[in-house]
Amino acid sequence: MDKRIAFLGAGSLAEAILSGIIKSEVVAKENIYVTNKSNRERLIYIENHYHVQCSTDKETVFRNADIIILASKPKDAVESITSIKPYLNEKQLIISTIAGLSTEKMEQLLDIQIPVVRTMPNTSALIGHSATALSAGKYVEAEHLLQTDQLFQTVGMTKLVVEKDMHAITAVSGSGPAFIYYFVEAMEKAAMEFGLDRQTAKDLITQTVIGAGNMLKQSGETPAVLRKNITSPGGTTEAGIADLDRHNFEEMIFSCIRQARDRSIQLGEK
Ligand SMILES: NC(=O)C1=CN([C@@H]2O[C@H](COP(=O)(O)OP(=O)(O)OC[C@H]3O[C@@H](n4cnc5c(N)ncnc54)[C@H](O)[C@@H]3O)[C@@H](O)[C@H]2O)C=CC1
Ligand SMILES: O=C(O)[C@@H]1CCC=N1
Repeated sequence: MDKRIAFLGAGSLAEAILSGIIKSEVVAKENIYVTNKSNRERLIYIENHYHVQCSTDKETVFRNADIIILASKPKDAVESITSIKPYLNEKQLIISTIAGLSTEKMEQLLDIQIPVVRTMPNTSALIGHSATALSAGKYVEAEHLLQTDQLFQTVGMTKLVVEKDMHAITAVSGSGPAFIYYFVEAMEKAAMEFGLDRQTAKDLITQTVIGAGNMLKQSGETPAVLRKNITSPGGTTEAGIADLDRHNFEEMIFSCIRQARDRSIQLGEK
């Protein structure tokens, strides 16, 4: 891709995305620019590690950029977007990763007819396994979606969605990895409580999650069927699932996803 890409924000998500883009060589390192709010050490780390162009001067970073990736926190969104406004034009493409913030709000903030694609990746981008949803703002044309898709394919799978679904998606696949890690943390603690050493617990549980994920993807079966295939009458799985049911597992997960979705809505309204 013969484009110049500029990152607004150099945090964990920006690093995950830029590392995928660099590994895939879809854009040359010389054409990737990164800035953040004020953490120079972080920029030095990014520059030394990825050999991209880091600068604290926003004009240098954004004036000649073709594609701008917004990767600041929702609380910093207004300030950070406002700070680059003088260097934007309608020929550029804005790709936002900011949770909650609608393309309509961003278009209002930017105040020019600039294409905005909203995305929701996750941190598995770091190893090329993100699940990234994309939705289009008012001024987006097919080529903008194609370019965004091409970039995010370098860090995993992508899915084009309607924007109204973005809050639920943020809960399910944006925050989703954290919920799965929390489940794994609890499982590891239980395993150690019952006598396994940390490394054995970690190795077995990690492979169990990978195996279950691949089964979900490759077997063509629903999770309910896969679960039932493991659950022998009167067996260990049945005993464990009955306990999850007694603790209203499904209701708990429903409530967790609802809270995360509602928070995404609130972040967008603020
Ligand atoms: N971490 C995750 O799993 C995911 C995060 N997101 C979204 O990605 C965005 C970034 O998240 P993280 O990387 O986790 O945050 P982070 O806190 O690690 O990084 C935020 C970056 O924004 C920069 N920043 C803040 N104000 C700025 C300003 N005025 N000018 C320039 N840079 C500024 C900070 O210096 C920092 O480099 C958030 O909006 C989040 O909602 C989306 C999907 C997953
Ligand atoms: O917690 C957050 O705000 C971000 C959005 C999706 C994942 N992490």
